[in-house]
Amino acid sequence: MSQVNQDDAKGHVHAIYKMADKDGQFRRKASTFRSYVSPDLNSEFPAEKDRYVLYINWGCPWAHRANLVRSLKGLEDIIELVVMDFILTPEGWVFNGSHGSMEKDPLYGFTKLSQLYFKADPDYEGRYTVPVLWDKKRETIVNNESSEIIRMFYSAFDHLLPDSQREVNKPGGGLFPENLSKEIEDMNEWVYDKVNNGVYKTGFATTQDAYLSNVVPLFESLDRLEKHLEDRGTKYLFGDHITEADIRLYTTLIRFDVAYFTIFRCNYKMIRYDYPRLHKWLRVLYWEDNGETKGAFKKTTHFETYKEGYSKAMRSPIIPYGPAIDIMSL
Ligand SMILES: N[C@@H](CCC(=O)N[C@@H](CS)C(=O)NCC(=O)O)C(=O)O
Repeated sequence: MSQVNQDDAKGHVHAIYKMADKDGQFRRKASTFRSYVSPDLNSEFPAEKDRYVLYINWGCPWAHRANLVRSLKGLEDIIELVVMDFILTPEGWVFNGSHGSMEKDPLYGFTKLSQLYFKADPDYEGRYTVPVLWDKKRETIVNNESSEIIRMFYSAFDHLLPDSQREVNKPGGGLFPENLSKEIEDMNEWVYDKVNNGVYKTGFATTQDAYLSNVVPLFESLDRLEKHLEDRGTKYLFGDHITEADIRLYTTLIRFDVAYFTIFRCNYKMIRYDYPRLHKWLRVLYWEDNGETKGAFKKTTHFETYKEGYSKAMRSPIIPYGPAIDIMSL
């Protein structure tokens, strides 16, 4: 079912699809559930096998981050994954058996993600976003902020993993090494605002001014990332090993040429033709299957959902035909 059919009889847009504020700017709201899973078994949310469930859909880049780190860290047998449909309905994300979604929520038989939010907090008033990390024991949402969920996944469950997969034993110091933490945090800040969220602010803008005030900084930031790779000459953003910075940039850039370029009007340049270093970096992450990538980038990438998901999010019944190739070979 397409969202364009879901306006009311007078053609009013349903509240859930109203992304931009009155001034035409899209402002993402802060996440609400902000607890942490901890390796400390006496904590409120101790890291245990079969206790936590990650709710996602294949389209969302924030959910993709969490799913990617779950695979990269080898947590597939420890944290359960529940996939929902990637088409946003007036009632939010739903379970319906389509687009990789389960028929129903496997825990409670729910049909909507909102029901899980209300189970966690009957007075909940925010948006019903993915990803959600659910605790089966306390029957509540631990956290619905992807940047925090991924950090828990880096090391909170390490005592349940083989030695070689633990962060302390990684040659480069792991996904968020102490010696790089400042540089990674600095990059996170502008990449989040101008790139990860910048594509959304560009796509969901409803005035020319709002659009231009986001699309220009987006491409300036891509230029800056290209220059960063050129200056460093490294395989990944911060050296020979994958870090959080690579993970956070990947889920946006893998959607760029395929979806954001056309659907979000981020069409000043394309990654594949205009950013040789970023293009190489992206293909290395996607195609290389070795001890570093663990094949996790390709495995968690679902190109077939991006064009359709973003077209529907923009309330268009048309799914763009191209590009002919989702990602070029290495
Ligand atoms: N800050 C959140 C953002 C998550 C988010 O906005 N997810 C989108 C999908 S890409 C969503 O669920 N939107 C539903 C809605 O806003 O109604 C995070 O990074 O986890």
